[in-house]
Amino acid sequence: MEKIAVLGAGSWGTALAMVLYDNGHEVKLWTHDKSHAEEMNQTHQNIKYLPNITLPEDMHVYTSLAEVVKDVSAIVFVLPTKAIRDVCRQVKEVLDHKVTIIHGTKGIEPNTFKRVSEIMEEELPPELYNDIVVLSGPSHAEEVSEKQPTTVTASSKTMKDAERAQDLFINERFRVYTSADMVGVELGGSLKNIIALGAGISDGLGYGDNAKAALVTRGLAEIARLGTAKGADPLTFVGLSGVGDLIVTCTSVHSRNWKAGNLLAKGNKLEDVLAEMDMVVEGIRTTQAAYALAKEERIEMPITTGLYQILFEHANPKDIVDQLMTRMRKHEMEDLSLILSNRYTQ
Ligand SMILES: NC(=O)C1=CN([C@@H]2O[C@H](COP(=O)(O)OP(=O)(O)OC[C@H]3O[C@@H](n4cnc5c(N)ncnc54)[C@H](OP(=O)(O)O)[C@@H]3O)[C@@H](O)[C@H]2O)C=CC1
Ligand SMILES: O=C(CO)COP(=O)(O)O
Repeated sequence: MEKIAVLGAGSWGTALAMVLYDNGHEVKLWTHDKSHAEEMNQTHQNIKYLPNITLPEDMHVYTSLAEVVKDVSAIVFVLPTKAIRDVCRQVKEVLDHKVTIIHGTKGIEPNTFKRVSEIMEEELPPELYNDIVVLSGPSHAEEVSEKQPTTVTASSKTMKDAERAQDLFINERFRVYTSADMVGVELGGSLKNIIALGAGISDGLGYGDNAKAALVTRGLAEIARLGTAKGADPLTFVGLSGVGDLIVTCTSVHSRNWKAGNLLAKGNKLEDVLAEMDMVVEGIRTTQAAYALAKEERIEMPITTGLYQILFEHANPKDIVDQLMTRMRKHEMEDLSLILSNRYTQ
């Protein structure tokens, strides 16, 4: 049994805290919101983010980072990408010993194009952690918290730490695989949110299963194109953190990215959609990041480009579908040597 801090009391942080608790660990949950912590400590429920479950009475919710990281052997960051840099800086001020860092965040930072583990490496001094592990895969919090069968992948630069995260989280309802391809696992988990926004738009426009299957498959092609250019193993994208997460996020009623896309297709403005969701929709900022990164790397990402035009240039979603369907004719399978040479353009 270990003492573990989980930073972030949103839906995924709470669900992962429950997995660790069920595995016999002492779990300390942290939120920056005092009233949310008080409510959770009094009611033993996370009414705002995960109302379907009751939390154990001995799982305390903290608002002091110094208290929550005291004596822990691992810290699990489960925050929106935009909060990672700032919370790492705060952790650096109060952490006085070496821990295992694990994160469950899916996003890329706009402007820097950094993956979450890269942001962490920038902000946390190496003497404070053994390694950074990403946990990613098809895993909606609502189902994990109800102990429905779920599979994810743990990946780090050194397999030893991925295996340590596997040990901490694995149980008969939450199966954890390991992968040595951290770039692929982080990029797959982040970029699939763009395609999930697209799937929500497609459904919102009244298009059917054919269109959704096309989005998932061609979405996977462009995710792999950018991912391999950034050093990922192309095979990772046919795994849990690639096609697995694409399937779940593009088809599940639980997906915030799908919901946001669906509301956009029905004519709602982006700011109204985000206000209505009241939960993080990572795909929006990731679209911004991936669009700019693809331009810089000269990688063709037509779906991401279309999404960018809908989100940030007020393009009509129906026109974007026409744009995608009438692109220049091409072969389905791309020349892998061109992908690997990092310079695929039409
Ligand atoms: N939900 C899911 O099923 C899954 C989510 N993920 C990923 O996990 C990450 C977190 O998502 P999720 O838990 O769903 O998000 P939620 O929107 O449910 O919760 C986000 C939490 O982060 C807090 N937060 C927001 N901004 C800050 C900040 N600047 N400093 C400190 N805390 C902050 C929020 O607090 P407040 O209430 O004050 O806003 C809230 O407690 C995302 O990257 C997501 O893609 C991955 C797998 C599954
Ligand atoms: O990543 C997720 C499931 O694996 C959650 O996706 P959403 O953020 O779209 O809900």
